[in-house]
Amino acid sequence: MSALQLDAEALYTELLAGVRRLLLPDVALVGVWSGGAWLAERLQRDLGLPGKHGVISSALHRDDFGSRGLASGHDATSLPFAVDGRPILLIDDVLFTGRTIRAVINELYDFGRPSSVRLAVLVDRGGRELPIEAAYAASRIVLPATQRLSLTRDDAGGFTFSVREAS
Ligand SMILES: O=P(O)(O)OC[C@H]1O[C@H](OP(=O)(O)OP(=O)(O)O)[C@H](O)[C@@H]1O
Repeated sequence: MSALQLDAEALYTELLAGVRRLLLPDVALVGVWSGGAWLAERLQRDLGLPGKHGVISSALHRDDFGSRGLASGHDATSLPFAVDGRPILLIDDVLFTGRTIRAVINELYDFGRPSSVRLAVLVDRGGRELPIEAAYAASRIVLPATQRLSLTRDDAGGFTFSVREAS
């Protein structure tokens, strides 16, 4: 499957079913800013989970912080629950090198010591540079390393994918 054939809404339905099978008692959903946060927000609602989902930013722990810096906008961690002793399910749109997830795990542990951390993603595009895997991926594709794939959300809350050449 190519990136152009990715139907984000259809994959969201798959993700919903996959995440339902991963739910542990007292689990907290934490979405990686930005695409993962949109997904976690919708999953929290569609799964009927109590409370509010968390949002986590990779910005402060990125290994390319020096060149990338802090993004503008609302790229900030918000975890409106205690992390200590809690099973955490990270949600992201795309898993590629694994560097973003490495950074958000560091960020998460700044807030406490979860009982476990797992990951579910919409797309696993391979190309890992770290030993990080998703417990669930709604799809697996291979893309040229020069292409960046990310989720976009329209005004009505619908999901699509955008593909662009990395700058
Ligand atoms: O496994 P990695 O190599 O770290 O790549 C995965 C990350 O890349 C994308 O974000 P991107 O950096 O394109 O930023 P964006 O979310 O602002 O589009 C995507 O949303 C993931 O968070």
